[in-house]
Amino acid sequence: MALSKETVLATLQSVEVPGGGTAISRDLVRALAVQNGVVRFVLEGAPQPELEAMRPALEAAIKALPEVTSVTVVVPAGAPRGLGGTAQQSQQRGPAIGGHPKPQQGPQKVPGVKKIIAVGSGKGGVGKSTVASNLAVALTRAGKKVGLLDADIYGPSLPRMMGASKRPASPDGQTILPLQAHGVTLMSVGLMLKESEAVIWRGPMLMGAMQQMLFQVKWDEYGPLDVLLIDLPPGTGDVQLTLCQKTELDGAIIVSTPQDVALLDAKKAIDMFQRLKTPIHGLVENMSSYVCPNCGHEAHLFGHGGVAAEAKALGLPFLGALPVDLDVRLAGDAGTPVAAGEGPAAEGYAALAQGLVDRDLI
Ligand SMILES: Nc1ncnc2c1ncn2[C@@H]1O[C@H](COP(=O)(O)OP(=O)(O)OP(=O)(O)O)[C@@H](O)[C@H]1O
Repeated sequence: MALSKETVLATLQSVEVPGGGTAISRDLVRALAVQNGVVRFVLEGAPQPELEAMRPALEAAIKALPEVTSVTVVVPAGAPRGLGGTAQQSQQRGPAIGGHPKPQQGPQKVPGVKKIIAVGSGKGGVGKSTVASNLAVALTRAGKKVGLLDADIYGPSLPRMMGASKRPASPDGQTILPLQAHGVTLMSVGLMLKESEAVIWRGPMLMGAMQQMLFQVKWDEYGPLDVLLIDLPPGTGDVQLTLCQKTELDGAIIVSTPQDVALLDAKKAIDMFQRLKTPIHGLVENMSSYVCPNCGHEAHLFGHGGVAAEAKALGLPFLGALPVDLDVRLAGDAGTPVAAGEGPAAEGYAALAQGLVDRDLI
């Protein structure tokens, strides 16, 4: 007889696990898949060490079934390690990120933060994190108190771009103290993980992590913030939805390159924000043009003017065009955003920041 899910569940139910009960009675088994003798499932819902401790016995019990050819049990990286432990344990390990979201009544203000602005894009790789980090630095130089939250949970790049790598401290095992880099108050899930460690989280874990980064981080650690910029992951998924549902978001800035394929996705991001009733503060065209440093010839690698035209068509403000510039890439890789220095690229970001200040958006 072919192996069934029911047989696997009954076998898991027969194994007592460390901490008491079974993985089934404690509702720790997710995404069970059984096909042609191959069994896969995720263990989630308890502190990670506890899940790791029960994994071998569960694997052995399933392997012992006659029809089984292979078993894969995944314990997601960064499962709620510290959250289930004592404050002292969490203090020793540092705060942990990830876990199921806590019930919350409606969108809330983030304590110590005047305004929250999301920086989004539809497509990946268009320079959203580059714009977010440089805008944060430019706004700081314009005299504003700025926070920067890296919500790109699957590909956090702000620690590197902002030159920050210290693991945030947690004096009580709950509150997370943000870092400060180039005058910007900074928090990223990347600061809680090893640089090459992958985040293997499904929706609820992401949403829990977002909630923690918004409300467990002491955003006013270095003084109350005029604005918290949130660098979103590309697309229109769980993180964006959580953000719009859990916080009072003041607005969104959309970054796109001028090419059609990026604009198409940018329109989807705009549609999402509009449907979630988040005002769009404007569109930024990144990688707008390239001026050869040797001969001065200007080329439009990804087209030109597409974002301004799209903004006009949608009746939204166009905030500015930023060129492709080697210095921007080098500065980001080196951990000092180009906006922290001098020159045309820094001036471009200063103008972008001033435009937002002048329109009273920050
Ligand atoms: N104007 C620019 N000139 C030169 N390089 C740029 C520019 N904007 C971004 N880059 C480079 O392009 C790469 C992608 O940028 P970035 O990580 O900011 O994009 P993203 O949209 O945030 O990507 P992801 O989808 O991974 O979140 C980086 O190496 C960055 O340094």
